[in-house]
Amino acid sequence: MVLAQLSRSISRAMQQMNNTTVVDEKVLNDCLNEISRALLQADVQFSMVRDMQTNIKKIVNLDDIAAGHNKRRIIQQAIFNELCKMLDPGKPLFTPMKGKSSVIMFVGLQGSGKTTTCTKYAYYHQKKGWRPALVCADTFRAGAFDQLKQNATKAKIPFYGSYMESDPVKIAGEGVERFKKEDYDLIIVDTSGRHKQEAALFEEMRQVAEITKPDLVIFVMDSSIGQAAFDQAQAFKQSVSVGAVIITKMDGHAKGGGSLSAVAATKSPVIFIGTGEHMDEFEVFDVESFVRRLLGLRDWSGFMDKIHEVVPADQQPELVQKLSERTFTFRLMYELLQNLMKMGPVGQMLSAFGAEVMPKGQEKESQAKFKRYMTIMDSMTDAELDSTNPKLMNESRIIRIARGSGRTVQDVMEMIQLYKMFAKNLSKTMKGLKVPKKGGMNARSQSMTAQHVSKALPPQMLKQMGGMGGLQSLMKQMGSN
Ligand SMILES: Nc1nc2c(ncn2[C@@H]2O[C@H](COP(=O)(O)OP(=O)(O)OP(=O)(O)O)[C@@H](O)[C@H]2O)c(=O)[nH]1
Repeated sequence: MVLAQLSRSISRAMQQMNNTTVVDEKVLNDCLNEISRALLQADVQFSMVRDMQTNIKKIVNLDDIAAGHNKRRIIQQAIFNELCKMLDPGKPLFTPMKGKSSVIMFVGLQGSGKTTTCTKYAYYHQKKGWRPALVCADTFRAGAFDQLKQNATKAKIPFYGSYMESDPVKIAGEGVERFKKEDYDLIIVDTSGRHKQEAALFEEMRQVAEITKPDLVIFVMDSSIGQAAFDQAQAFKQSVSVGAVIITKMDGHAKGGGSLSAVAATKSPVIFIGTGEHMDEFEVFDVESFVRRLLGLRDWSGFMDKIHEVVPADQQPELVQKLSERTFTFRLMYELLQNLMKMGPVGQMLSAFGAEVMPKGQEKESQAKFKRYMTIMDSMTDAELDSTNPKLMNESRIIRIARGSGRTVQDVMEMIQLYKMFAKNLSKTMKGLKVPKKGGMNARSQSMTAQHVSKALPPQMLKQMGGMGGLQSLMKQMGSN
C-alpha cells in the first residue's frame, strides 16, 4: 500500500539526516522538504504540510541547541510530535460505558464501507463483553438492510430494520427505542451513504440524528478518497456533530494521507482502521504507533496484541504466568512461533512489524523465515532454550547451532535478534506487573495485577479464563506457589 511508500520516504529522509556528520540548517531543511514532499504525494493537504514545517522550524532552533545535545534526536522528536499532532486533535472522545445505553451513529459517503464497519465495530465490542445491537436506517440503497442482516446474523448481533418502511427516520427512532428498552449498551445506527452535494440526504441524516440523539457520530472514510477527504469530511461535520473517524480499506492501494486531512477537517480522532472485508479485519488506531511506523521506528504493540489472540486457550494460564514472571526464553519464542505458524497466512498479523520488515504479499517468505528460526532452535540445548540471558549465546555456541541446524551463522544471529526484540518489548508491556515470586499477595494487589493482566489479554482469552474472576483466582494460585 502507498502508506508503506510514505513510511519508506519519511524514514529515508530521517536516515539521510542521521548519516550526515554535521546537522546544520541545510540538513534540517533538506530533511523537512523530503518529508513534506512525501506527505503531499500521499494526499495530505498542503496547508497542513506547510504548518508542520513551520512548527518544526520554530521548535528546532539549531543555533540555540547547546553543544552536547543530540540535534538529530531533537529534530526526530519534533517531527514525531508534529505528525502525532496532525492525527490527534486532542479532543476528548466520548467513551461509551458498559451497562449504559449509548447510541453510535455512522455516517459517510456512499460505498465508504459504513455498513461493513458498523458490524465490525459491533463485533469488536461484542468480543469485549459489550451488548451491541444494529439498526439499519439506510433505506436509500436497496440491499443495505440485507447486507446488515446477513452480517449481524453471522456475528449473532441483534438487528432492527424493515423491508416495508421507507422512512429511515422512523426506522432509526423505533430501533433505538426498542434496543434502549432492552438495555443494549451499544446501539449502532447505520445511515444511507451520501455525497456532499446531496442536500436531501444530508437533511435526512440531520433528522436521523435528531430522533436518535447519538452520543457519538462516527464518520467513515475510505482511505482511497485522497485530497477530496478534507471537503467531504467538513461537509459532514457541518451537518452533524462528528466525534470520531474510522478509515476503511487501509489494506488497499490507498495513499492514506487523506486520513490526516479528515482528522483536520472534523477535528476528531481516528479510532479504528478497516484492513479488509472480513469482520475481524479491524484495528484500534493508535496515533503514536502509526507515526512510529511512518518514521520507520519499529512498533511492537500491534504485534503483541496479535500474539495474545493466537495463543490456544489451554496454554494461556501458563503464558500469563510466564509473562508475569517477566521471563522470556527462546523456548517461549518457539512456542509463540509455533502458534503463529498454525494460523496459516500470518500477513495480517505481521503488518504490525511495519512494512519494511515484513512486507505485505511476502507472507510466504515470512513463514519460511519462522520455520527456519524454529529449525535453528531445534539445535539448541535445553539450557540455551530456557535461558533468559542472550549473552549466553557466544560465538562458539552460535557456530555450533548453525552447524547443527544446517543454517548459516547469519541466520542464527537474525533469530537471536528477533528474540532480543521480543524480550525487550515484553518487558515494556509487562512493566508494572507485580506478582511476588514467593508468598502471597494481598487482595488489593491481586486485583490490581489481574486488572493489569486483563488489559494485556484479548477478550476471548479472558473469557476462556473465566473472566476477571477466573483471572483473579489464577493470580491467587500463582501468588501462593
Ligand atoms: N478491502 C476492504 N474492503 C472493505 C473494507 N471495508 C468495507 N469494504 C468493502 O467496501 C464495499 C462497500 O462497503 P459497504 O459497507 O457496503 O459500504 P457503505 O458505505 O455501507 O455503502 P452505502 O450503503 O452505499 O453507503 C464492500 O464491498 C465492503 O466489503 C476494508 O476495510 N477493506
